[in-house]
Amino acid sequence: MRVPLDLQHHIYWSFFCESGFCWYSNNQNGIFNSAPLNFMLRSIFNHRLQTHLAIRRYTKPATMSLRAISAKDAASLDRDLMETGGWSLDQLMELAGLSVAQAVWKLQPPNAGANILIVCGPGNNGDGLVAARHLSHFGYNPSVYYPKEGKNELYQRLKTQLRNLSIPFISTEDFSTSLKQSDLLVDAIFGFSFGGPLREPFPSIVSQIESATIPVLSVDAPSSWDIQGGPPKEGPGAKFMPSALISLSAPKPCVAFYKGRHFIGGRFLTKALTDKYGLDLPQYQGVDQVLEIGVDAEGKL
Ligand SMILES: NC(=O)C1=CN([C@@H]2O[C@H](COP(=O)(O)OP(=O)(O)OC[C@H]3O[C@@H](n4cnc5c(N)ncnc54)[C@H](O)[C@@H]3O)[C@@H](O)[C@H]2O)[C@H](O)CC1
Ligand SMILES: [K+]
Repeated sequence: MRVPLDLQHHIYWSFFCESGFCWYSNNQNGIFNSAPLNFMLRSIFNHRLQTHLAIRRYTKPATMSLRAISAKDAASLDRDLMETGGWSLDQLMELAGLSVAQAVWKLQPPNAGANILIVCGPGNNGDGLVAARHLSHFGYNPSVYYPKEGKNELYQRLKTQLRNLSIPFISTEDFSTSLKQSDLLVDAIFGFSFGGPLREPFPSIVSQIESATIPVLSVDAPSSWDIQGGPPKEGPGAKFMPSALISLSAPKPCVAFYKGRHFIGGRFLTKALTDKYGLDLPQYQGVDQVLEIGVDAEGKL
């Protein structure tokens, strides 16, 4: 019979603490010379404990398997949250943006490079605007490139908050220079509502990000990738592979084409919603709004 590792650990520990081993080693008049036994058992114990910990570390991502959610279901999930779940868009975006900022911290704390360039898109993938505010409070120097502004008044309020923190907005002329001077780029251009060929002004922006040498964290999906089908076959984005990706709520199917560090954020789903959409709730740790999970080239999470 194979004994589960956790149980083995427990058995070894019980052996030391309960079977008299401690008594042997402390007994001055003991029948046994406990030193060799002590050494032998300690070696076996340490070896098994190290193996046990190594296996736990190795298997950690695999135990956190999460299922992907289609673009249609992701939009429907957002509607559920807002129409029946009592959430406002501001609240969801706040937590999404906080997750993005925390992922940046996990990738690169400010002392490893504080100049963060955030490129925001016209939709709710403007979670980048919220992330910029948190990054400023976390001690980074964020700057924002926002080439096509969203119509929702919420974005104007977020812009006001950023201006009040003296966060610079980069002009199109300065984008390539700013890209070279930054330590990390956050790609918050498009999320799960992206579709079809890239329209202006984004082809040249995506091309520049694609060939950038700094690390890139993409929000929800690498911008220009089809949410289902992954990178475009040719043109801007065809070779885009960000070094990190943060999936919000749940990974999107295009993660099957992704290779790199992968985080999950957006800690606001209930069990009822995850059940409805056939998702798994990630086991976030403590107060974290983000969790790193594994991914391989086959999209196995
Ligand atoms: N529940 C959550 O996880 C939350 C996720 N959030 C984020 O919101 C986005 C989805 O937002 P949405 O506004 O629906 O869409 P996008 O940001 O993907 O962009 C739509 C925007 O893009 C334009 N567009 C679409 N295709 C193209 C194209 N081929 N060329 C140019 N422009 C294009 C379109 O016209 C729209 O203007 C999700 O991914 C998360 O990042 C929220 O924070 C809420 C919680
Ligand atoms: K993105």
